[in-house]
Amino acid sequence: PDLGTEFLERPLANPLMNAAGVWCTLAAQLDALADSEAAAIVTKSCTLVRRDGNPEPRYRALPLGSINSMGLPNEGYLYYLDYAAHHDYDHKPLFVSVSGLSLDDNLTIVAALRDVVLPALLEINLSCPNVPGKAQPGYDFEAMDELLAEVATAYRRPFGVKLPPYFDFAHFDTVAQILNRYEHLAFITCINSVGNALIIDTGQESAVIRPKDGFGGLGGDYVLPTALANVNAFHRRCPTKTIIGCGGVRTGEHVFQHLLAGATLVQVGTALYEEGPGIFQRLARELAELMAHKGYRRIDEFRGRLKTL
Ligand SMILES: CC(C)(C)CCc1c(C(=O)O)[nH]c(=O)[nH]c1=O
Repeated sequence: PDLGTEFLERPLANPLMNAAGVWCTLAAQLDALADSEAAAIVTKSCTLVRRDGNPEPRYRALPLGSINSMGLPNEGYLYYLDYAAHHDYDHKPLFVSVSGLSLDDNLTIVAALRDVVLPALLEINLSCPNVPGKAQPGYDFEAMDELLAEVATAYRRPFGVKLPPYFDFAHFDTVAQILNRYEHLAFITCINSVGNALIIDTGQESAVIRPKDGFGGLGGDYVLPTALANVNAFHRRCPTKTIIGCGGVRTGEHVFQHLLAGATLVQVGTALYEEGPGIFQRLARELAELMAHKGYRRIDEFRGRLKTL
């Protein structure tokens, strides 16, 4: 079978890439992804200035996934613009994820990315901090609309957003209605980690990560059904946008399910954190094996064709 696909009219060897935040904070990690079977790569969400992030332990692997409260540790946006300036775009696309600590920071970073005029793709992290005391822009629809209006005006080129998970049809409808109003908004990445879960170690009678009293974003097997629902919900509601699936991908079957639900590309987070960049070879092999078993030669024979009963 042929795992080839297309993203924003650009051919890609396969639909696989990393999720922002995983194996992509330092140049050496990004180089390892560039040298892997991943067909595209994205940077750790960046802020205006370098950040150490939260005190450890801030990530914990679990039997069914992971929990994290990293706190946006990153090298600052200029580091990633420099990486983007040296990246070989003929080899594979590079996305720059942006998570400014304020609307102004986001606009400064976005304007800088616009002005360096590189083929890098912008993924705005809508789980970025909002005004203290207010929900993340992903859950504050007025703030989301304002941020997107400012970014669209400043950037004037195709960009995308990373969405948190939604659990209510009214929210799917409202968010899709906002996103559909931005012509330059070309892709939607669903989902970010499922926010503020709490994992308890029964023996220690304790939380397992230090920041935020143990509250953190949930990833891995726990979140696959929610990720698939969000991919399909926005695939149905935003026919002119390209959907990137993220959440719960650990096997080729999970990649297949994200594609069936309507994803064009599929990002890998927790499983990449645990297995390393070699995972992309395994996922490509397992996807090809599943496609062969089902008699599919190309991804476009089944992508977005999830049946209902
Ligand atoms: C949660 C924030 C720190 C505000 C954004 C960065 C981020 C982090 C993080 O850096 O803690 N972890 C995630 O699972 N998703 C994210 O979007």
